[in-house]
Amino acid sequence: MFVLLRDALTSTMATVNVTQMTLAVVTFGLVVHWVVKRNSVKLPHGPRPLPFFGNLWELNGIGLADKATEWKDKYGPVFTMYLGSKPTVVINSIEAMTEAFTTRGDDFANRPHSVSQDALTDNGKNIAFADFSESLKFRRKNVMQSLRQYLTGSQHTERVHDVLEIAVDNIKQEKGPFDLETHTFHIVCNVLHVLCFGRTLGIDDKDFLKLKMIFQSGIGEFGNTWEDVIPFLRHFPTKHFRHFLNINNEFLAYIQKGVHERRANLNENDSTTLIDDILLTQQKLAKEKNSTLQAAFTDSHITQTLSDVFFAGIDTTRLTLGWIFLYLALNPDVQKKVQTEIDDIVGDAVPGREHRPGLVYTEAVILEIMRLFPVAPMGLPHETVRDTQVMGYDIPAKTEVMANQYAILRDPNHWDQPESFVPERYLDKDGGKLTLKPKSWIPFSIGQRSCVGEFLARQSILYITTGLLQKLDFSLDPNTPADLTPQVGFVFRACKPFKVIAKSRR
Ligand code: HEM
Repeated sequence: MFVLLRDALTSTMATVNVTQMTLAVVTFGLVVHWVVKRNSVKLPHGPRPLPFFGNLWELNGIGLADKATEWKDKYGPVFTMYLGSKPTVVINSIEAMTEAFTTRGDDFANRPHSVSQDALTDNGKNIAFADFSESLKFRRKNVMQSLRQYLTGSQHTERVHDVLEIAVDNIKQEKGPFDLETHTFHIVCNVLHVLCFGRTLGIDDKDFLKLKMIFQSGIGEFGNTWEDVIPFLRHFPTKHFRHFLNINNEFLAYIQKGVHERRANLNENDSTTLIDDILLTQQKLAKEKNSTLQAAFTDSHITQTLSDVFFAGIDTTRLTLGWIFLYLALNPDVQKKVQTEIDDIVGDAVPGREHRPGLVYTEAVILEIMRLFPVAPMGLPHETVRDTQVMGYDIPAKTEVMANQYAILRDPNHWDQPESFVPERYLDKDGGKLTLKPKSWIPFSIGQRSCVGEFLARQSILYITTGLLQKLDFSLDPNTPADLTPQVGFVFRACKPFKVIAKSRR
């Protein structure tokens, strides 16, 4: 009996020892490999990373942009951080950002890939995660031209007005303090929906409820799945990953149905939606027998591009509106001044393009809130296409690069009183005209991968803000005090949830 027990124990210890030894050797090997690899490339200096975890552990409870800004103060305008085992070069000054994204724009214009991104975008057939190529340039240019055409016509203002009429009615039905977010989500979703599909959705409409479920499912967090950390797992997808794919497929099917309907009634002389415009381009390329560009404009490219409009447009715009209305509710004097301008310039009319030159203070307030509270403070990651340089540092091909827009928007070398709210900085001496936007005002980034929707977003935000403040006064719920401390986030820098009381003005 004792002999048996002793043998069993010895054999268990032997197994443990072999397992422990193997683990120790493998771990040691991986650490050596990591250290050799890290030292073989001379990247800009930065915080010392741990093997595998990099500097992630230092983010504990701090947003990425806030931490990167602390590191910038220590390591200068260009440094390297490790989000896991991969290095990311962080650019923190407008000089470095201009050199990288504009002067050497083509060198810095790729996107890093991840398993979930590739799966959700049919291997980069969208815009936001596609690699830089002639075909991407064509698709970007095409969407930007269509948006500009749409925004310079009267359709956009009329449609935003329809959307706002529904929203103001819904808000007026709120009894007591409420979360404005429900309404801003509905407004933004509707502005994009009517732009793409040509119809608005009521707050109880089943299509709106479906879109709400899709966008509130957390799908925006993709890029953080186990499959992204261990790519091999994509052959044995986790439940979480399959859930993302199902939700995404549901959304793509929704878009495809809309595209199908618009295609059935397409009229060359009467393009009223973004889908019409994109389909007409596809038809034109087929007529011209331009096979290269046709290959870049397949039905899957079209579906993915429209999906981008929603994914890139909804959260960014609604979170920006969140900061604007929180700031105005916290600062009733600023709100009053904006409303006085709206009353003088717009009166009871529908806010439109003709009013824009007069809404200078309103626009300056929006620019300043977007400077102080950028919702995408680190933009989207870029990847170098080839070996290149920034500010004299060598950056090898395939290095991930991020611009710390938050730090640039508060850089004391370029902004007088960078931490203060000073909308007057965008106005001329008499306060009657907007001056040229400062070079360091970059919440939409710059260069080859800058935001495709900047004009759409800026115009929509101005009309939505004006339309709501024309009809309603917003004050904070005294029982749930709020302040300007942001939520901790990796991609977005959003304000904390808050409740408002809305009073009818007219
Ligand atoms: C306040 C609202 C918005 C903000 C602050 C914002 C900001 C940004 C930023 C920082 C980027 C990354 C740029 C880079 O990588 O250098 C981006 C990319 C993009 N945005 Fe926006 N955005 C907004 C609204 C919109 C809207 C409404 C659309 C809809 C058309 C849109 C479409 C896109 C697309 C398609 C890209 C990817 C561009 C590319 O990879 O080439 N965005 N945006």
